[in-house]
Amino acid sequence: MADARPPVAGAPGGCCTDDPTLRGVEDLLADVLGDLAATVPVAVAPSADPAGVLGLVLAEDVRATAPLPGFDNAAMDGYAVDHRDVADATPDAPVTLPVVGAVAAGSGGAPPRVARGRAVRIMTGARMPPGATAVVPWESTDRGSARVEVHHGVDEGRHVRRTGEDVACGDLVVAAGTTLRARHLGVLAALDVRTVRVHPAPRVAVVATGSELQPAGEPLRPDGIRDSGATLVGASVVEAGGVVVATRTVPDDPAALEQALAEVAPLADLVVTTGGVSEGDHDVVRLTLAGRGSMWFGRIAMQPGKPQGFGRLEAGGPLLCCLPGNPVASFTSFHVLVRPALARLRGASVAWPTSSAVLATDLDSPADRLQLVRATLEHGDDLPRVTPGGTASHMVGALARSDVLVVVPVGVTRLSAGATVTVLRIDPEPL
Ligand SMILES: Nc1nc2c(c(=O)[nH]1)N[C@H]1C(S)=C(S)[C@@H](COP(=O)(O)OP(=O)(O)OC[C@H]3O[C@@H](n4cnc5c(N)ncnc54)[C@H](O)[C@@H]3O)O[C@H]1N2
Ligand code: MOO
Repeated sequence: MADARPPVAGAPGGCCTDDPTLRGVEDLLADVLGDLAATVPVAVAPSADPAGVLGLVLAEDVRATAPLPGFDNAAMDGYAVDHRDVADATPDAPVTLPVVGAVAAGSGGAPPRVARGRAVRIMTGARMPPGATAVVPWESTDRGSARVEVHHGVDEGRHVRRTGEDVACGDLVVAAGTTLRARHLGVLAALDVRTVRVHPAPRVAVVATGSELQPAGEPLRPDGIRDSGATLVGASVVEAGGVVVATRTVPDDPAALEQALAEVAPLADLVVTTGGVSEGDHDVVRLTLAGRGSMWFGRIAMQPGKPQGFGRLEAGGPLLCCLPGNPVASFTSFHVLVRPALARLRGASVAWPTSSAVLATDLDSPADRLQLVRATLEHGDDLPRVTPGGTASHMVGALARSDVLVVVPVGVTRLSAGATVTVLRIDPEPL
């Protein structure tokens, strides 16, 4: 299994905070991933349902049961010949051969034999006639019908695609652990692989909490807001390769939360809640779930995303990831903690997708927390240039204008313009 450590581990300043009340991000992530295993493989039909298979992780090696190409065939439109007959052909001294037949891709029947001194018209993809050792392309001939004048010789095997030169019988064509993309489905289709075993997409339920949250379209109360958190998290789940099986928005009411969890838990491998995990009088998730099962609630050394809760209400039940309510905090928490969990369930690498960039401006950071700074990215001379925004965790507008999160390790309080930094990619890898 790939490395589960966040990329900041071992960075200057380390991954641990001096504040004993703040838990290290790495420590919590290790616990989140602790007992998670990939979803139980199922058989799927890649050719029948390519859209449903794309992005899933293969659970078994697929080996070729036939060669590719399946038979020797022409790589060019032209004439199938015995190369020895045209060895001396030049534009000044062409070789003329009678054309004894024609063969095209899929034209059926046995291709006419190419005896010494004869040629057969052949189209790209057509089966090589017996006796032919090479193809002379149109461009090297007068394109004759009954007879052809060949102006250039060809070596043995020229413009012939050999049986098995791409894939030999028994070759490993797609390895277990591969995320299936179009290029993989292509070779599976070429080999007529009817079914493969994959890890099904993890099923995720999203439960947003907050008495202030109002559904789309409903007239807003003076202190009401729209539920952007459930959408942000639900869409992030899909981008991370999960499937959202249920979405609920509940008020800060323990009974409502209990009911929602009871409804969605049987449907899901993982439940993400938002809100209600910090210190407030109505922080319903923490107040209702703390102390139950293996649930842990506390504060981690991360900004945004300090208050968190993780665990299971009962053994065998779904993992609960209880993220803070501020939408940007739930989004960054998702990327740092939940996306790796989904990756583990998918059978994929849990490593954070990071790259390097050069800071366009100075950046300050608190010493005691890993900071994830919204930022925009543009082309640079060598590495991309990254311009940090801020970390205020209510700013969904600023989040929408951001491309990446700059990762500032614990212990680093200032990074100067021009410094090379790690950025966490928040958009999915293109499929
Ligand atoms: N005394 C303290 N107060 C707070 C602390 C703290 O350590 N001590 N931590 C702050 C931090 S940091 C965060 S983050 C928030 C997280 O609090 P909760 O998880 O309890 O979230 P709520 O209080 O429910 O909501 C916070 C904020 O986010 C808005 N919100 C919530 N859900 C949604 C949603 N689905 N869509 C849009 N907006 C949402 C909510 O209206 C609040 O404004 O706590 C700080 N407080
Ligand atoms: O950690 Mo909170 O997420 O700063 O706003």
